[in-house]
Amino acid sequence: MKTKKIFDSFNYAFEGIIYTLRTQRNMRIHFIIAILVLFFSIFFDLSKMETIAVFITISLVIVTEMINTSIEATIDLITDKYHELAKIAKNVAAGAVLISAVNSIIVGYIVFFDKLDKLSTIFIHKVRNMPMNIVFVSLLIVIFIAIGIKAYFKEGTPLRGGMPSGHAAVSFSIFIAIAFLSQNTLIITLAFILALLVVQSRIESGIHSLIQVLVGSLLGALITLLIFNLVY
Ligand SMILES: Nc1ncnc2c1ncn2[C@@H]1O[C@H](COP(=O)(O)OP(=O)(O)OP(=O)(O)O)[C@@H](O)[C@H]1O
Repeated sequence: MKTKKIFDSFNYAFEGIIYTLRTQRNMRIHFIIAILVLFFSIFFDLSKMETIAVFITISLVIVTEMINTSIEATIDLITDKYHELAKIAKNVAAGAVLISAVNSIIVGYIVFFDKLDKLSTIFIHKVRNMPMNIVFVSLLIVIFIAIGIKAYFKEGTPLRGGMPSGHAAVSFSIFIAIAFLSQNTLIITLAFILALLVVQSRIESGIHSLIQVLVGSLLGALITLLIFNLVY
């Protein structure tokens, strides 16, 4: 019962993210930039502190945009008439987004600019030393893209149903990561069986159709393959 409640809370939270993605053009822009920054951060020799700065900065922009959207909805619920306080509330929330966006440009400049010229030499070397980093970054990119496509198709709920299957995408992304990292046929086969079991259980329980899990599996596998091929 408690587990179901926690699951429901996550579902509502994802619905909030998807609602903002669907309705706010700025949120879509933030998401695309976040995916690109995460993807390209693989090729830069980011320190622990720089990685933390990038993650906090991305979160700050997305979170302020969501709070802005929430405040706009609350004001529109209270009044559709012109009101000085409504204007103040919306303008202040929009100001918060602007500050976080300017901050992201400053952080991006500080973290990435002087690394650009070193890009070619660190291209392969650096991620080899940080396989954990690629695994989690590629997993995050797969999750972002799966949520984005779900928002586009407007089917199911964020964690259940819809096109594509997020579980299939994540499990096949992990399968490819294990294949690259282990390079051991037995481990790869076992990981593949686990991924297939995840996919099969989504169909068996009626949450996803065959085509949704196929698209999810291909999406997760191909994106992860692409990222690993670029860095290995
Ligand atoms: N009820 C209102 N009373 C007074 N001014 C308002 C009211 N609603 C909106 N405004 C003004 O219009 C601006 C835009 O408000 P709106 O609700 O259209 O946000 P938006 O254009 O969707 O913003 P965003 O681009 O962040 O999504 C507000 O920042 C505010 O200055």
